[in-house]
Amino acid sequence: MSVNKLNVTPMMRQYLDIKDENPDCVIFFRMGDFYEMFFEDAVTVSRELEITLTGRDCGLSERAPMCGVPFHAADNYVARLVEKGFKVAICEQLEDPSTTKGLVKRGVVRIVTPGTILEGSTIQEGKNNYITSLVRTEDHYGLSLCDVTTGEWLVTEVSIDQGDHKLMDELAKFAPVECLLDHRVYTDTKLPTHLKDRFNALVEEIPDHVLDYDLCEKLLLNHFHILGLDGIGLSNHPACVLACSSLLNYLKETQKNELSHLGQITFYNVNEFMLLDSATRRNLELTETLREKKRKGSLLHVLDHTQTAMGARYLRKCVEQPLIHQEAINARLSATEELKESLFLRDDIKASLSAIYDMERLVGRIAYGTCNAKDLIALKESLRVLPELHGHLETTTSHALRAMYNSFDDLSDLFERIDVSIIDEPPISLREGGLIKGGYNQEIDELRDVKTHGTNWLRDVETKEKEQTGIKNLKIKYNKVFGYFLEVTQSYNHLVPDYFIRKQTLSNCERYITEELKTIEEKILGADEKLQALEYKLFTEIRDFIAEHMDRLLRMSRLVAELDMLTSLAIAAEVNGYVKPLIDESDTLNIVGGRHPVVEKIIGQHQFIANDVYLNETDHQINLITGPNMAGKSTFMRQTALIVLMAQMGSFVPAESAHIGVVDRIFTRVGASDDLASGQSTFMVEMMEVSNILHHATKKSLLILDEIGRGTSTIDGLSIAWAIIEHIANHNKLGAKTLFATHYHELTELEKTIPSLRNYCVQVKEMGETIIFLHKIVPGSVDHSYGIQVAHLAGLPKEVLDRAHAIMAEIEGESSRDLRAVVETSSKAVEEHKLQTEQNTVPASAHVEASQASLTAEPISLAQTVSPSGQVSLLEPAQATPPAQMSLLGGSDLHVEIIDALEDADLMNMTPFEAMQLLFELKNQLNGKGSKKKKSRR
Ligand SMILES: Nc1ncnc2c1ncn2[C@@H]1O[C@H](COP(=O)(O)OP(=O)(O)OP(=O)(O)O)[C@@H](O)[C@H]1O
Repeated sequence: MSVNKLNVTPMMRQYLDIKDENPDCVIFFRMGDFYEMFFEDAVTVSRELEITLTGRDCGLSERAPMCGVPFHAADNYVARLVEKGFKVAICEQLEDPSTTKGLVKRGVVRIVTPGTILEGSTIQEGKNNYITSLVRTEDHYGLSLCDVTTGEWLVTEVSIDQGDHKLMDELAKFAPVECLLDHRVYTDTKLPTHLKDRFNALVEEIPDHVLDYDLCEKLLLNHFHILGLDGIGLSNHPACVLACSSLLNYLKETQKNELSHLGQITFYNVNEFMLLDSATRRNLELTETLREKKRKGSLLHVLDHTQTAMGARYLRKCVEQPLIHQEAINARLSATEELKESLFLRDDIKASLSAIYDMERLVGRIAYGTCNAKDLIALKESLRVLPELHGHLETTTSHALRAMYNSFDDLSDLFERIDVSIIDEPPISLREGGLIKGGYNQEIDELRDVKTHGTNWLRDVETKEKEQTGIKNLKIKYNKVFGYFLEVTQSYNHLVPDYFIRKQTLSNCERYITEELKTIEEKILGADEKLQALEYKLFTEIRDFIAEHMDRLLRMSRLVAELDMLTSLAIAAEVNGYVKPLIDESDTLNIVGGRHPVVEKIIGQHQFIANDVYLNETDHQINLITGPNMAGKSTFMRQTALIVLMAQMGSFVPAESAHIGVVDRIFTRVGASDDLASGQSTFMVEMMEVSNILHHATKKSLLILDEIGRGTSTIDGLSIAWAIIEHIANHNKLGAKTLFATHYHELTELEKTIPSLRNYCVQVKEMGETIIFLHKIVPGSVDHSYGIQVAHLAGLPKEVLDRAHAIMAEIEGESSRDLRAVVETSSKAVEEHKLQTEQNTVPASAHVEASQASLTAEPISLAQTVSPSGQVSLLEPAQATPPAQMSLLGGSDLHVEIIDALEDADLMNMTPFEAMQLLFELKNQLNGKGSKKKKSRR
């Protein structure tokens, strides 16, 4: 609706002017106790937030569409709009309407965007909320990131030569919610689409005039009160100056605030951390699961035993940014070890940490001036714990913990200041008063005294004056014009003393005041108002005093976060049975008894089959892994990457031992993913990822390549996989340590020609048509993928499976696979099993030559399929494990034991009773009862 401003009411013109200045924002226009939205904004907001759309006379023939929300509940509405991708401008009344004649002055006090919102559901406790600015100069990208809720402000630069991939990898680390891009990046690259698709980020273009270098430099110098860029370490980084300044400019414009808590920029070098490309982060499920995007099921979830929100955020950063310097990694590992070994120290620290609130975000609110008295009390309670925490660190010996002890600042002066001034349970609203402790300020005490004792004082004065003057009917009275006064009837006028000051003469009496009464009156009248104003003033003084110590507070918040992160790693190591890895600069990767940290939690540690891996640059550079589908190849490769990553973030690892030569990058190419949005097929994405790997991997990298080439024809795929292996092999070029899983069994021949390649396979036990997944990686190769058996477990229709077997038999010329016979015998076995359960006896025909992989219509449990010679059911049909869990059962040592027992048993020569006894014993073992023979896993 286009509106002619000339014809509208003055207030509506004011609204339209503000809207013109902020065309991309929804305007929350303050009117009394409501924020109102008008015209298109009203229509949008009523639709998005499902609130009633009404109208308001605006001077035009049509009423202006209008909707509104109460101001005290506005935060929630604002947060919901921001979550939906809107920017909201908060427009306040800048004058008191009760004392203003005419139109009240209004102005935008803050613009709330995804990257600048301070409260609401988008702000997650354990996650930073980053806004980023990205600019491009001739040779570098400058990338600046800020979390305004915590005051963290980072900057780095990425050389243009390193390519856009590197930039994307860096962005993936932080998953920004709002991105400011300079003109070139905004219009000439795919980055805006990528940022929207990948992170659901709000993407905006930085106006060109903001990027004038001189202005940028000046803005930073002014903000930091410094004379040269040396002061913030940016003198030789023009791209960083532009990125930081454009970000600061945007924050100043939107926040209209001092931003004093953004008091420090941290420059970091992208090459100081392990490089993880975005595909690898997703594939390894570092912070969320691949499919459901849930935190549960990720590495972070397993490691997170933090007590504070700051610690949780710090831990996430460590998972996102593993280290690559041996000394730094070992420093963290030693601290983790000390906390793991000393149960009392760990428990004491944990108990203290649990009493600490999110100091970083409290400090952010204090700096913004949006905190209330409860926030100050939360801060005080956190500060109360610091000396105790300091004490716990006193006896520590590891370098990192000692450094914390030595640089500890228990901030007792700040604690004292809040403790003496603010009551322990203050009201939420500052305007209510009642925040300041008694004894802190004399005037406040007197005002409160007045409120409680005012009437008594008046009575005392009245009594005193009566006695002194002898005027028996003297009274103290009150009216709005004169306030408090002494009233004396005409008959006593002759007794009125000199210090009585006449105010009014009435027909039968005179009214007076005295100096004393005036003083009391001043105190009594407006005591409430004065009290509230004074309390508010004192509160802001205390808040500002705390804000002046922002640097100290933020430094201690980060120390607490780091301590919490280390304690969390120690707890994770203890509860999950992790060991300390040996980290050095060697070319070795030697993991003994490695486990997948997440899968073992899901299926139970005793069910998980541990595996070894050995890689080096010379004779074990590439491990080529073959094995059936569902055997555990991907799990094994992922666990290797995760163990390396955990070690380099300073965590203990799920293994019996681990020797890790520092890895500079981990690349994974696992599973199928496509990028249909940008018009790329699954195979195209796969090849692009591989291309990135081959271009950027180094000798010190770890490559996890799962089924390269499967997205195209067999011959093309095989040829590509072959060539890639040759390229990676160190005698040829790259030399990166590599785990390469494949179903192309032809590739195992490469062991003969590539000296650094070794064949490994995942063990399965094959019993007739039955396969048992043992999940054990051993030297050697297999030439069979058992795909059809896995398809059967997945419940493919019988006709399809029959046909697949027939085709395979035809291709392989294997007429021996008589499918029908298999089906018939297995069906017969199932029937007999039912019978035998009913009769509670085992007929001799239980020893039929039936295949386990009975292609019955219902998929069957592995636990049912353990006889070498025939199908012997150990579980009641109702207890049978659903297909999805079969592999979990399949590989445990218990099952191997059972299979061995059955293989050893001479079933054919047993009496039915003996067979029955054996079966029951095995059944009990499977159910976890009477498993006397059960051994520990390793
Ligand atoms: N070491 C292990 N111990 C116990 N269970 C395991 C182990 N490894 C894998 N599994 C189980 O087997 C399932 C299949 O594993 P995985 O996906 O790694 O197989 P795969 O060989 O990569 O299969 P495909 O070739 O079909 O991709 C996993 O979901 C897991 O539950």
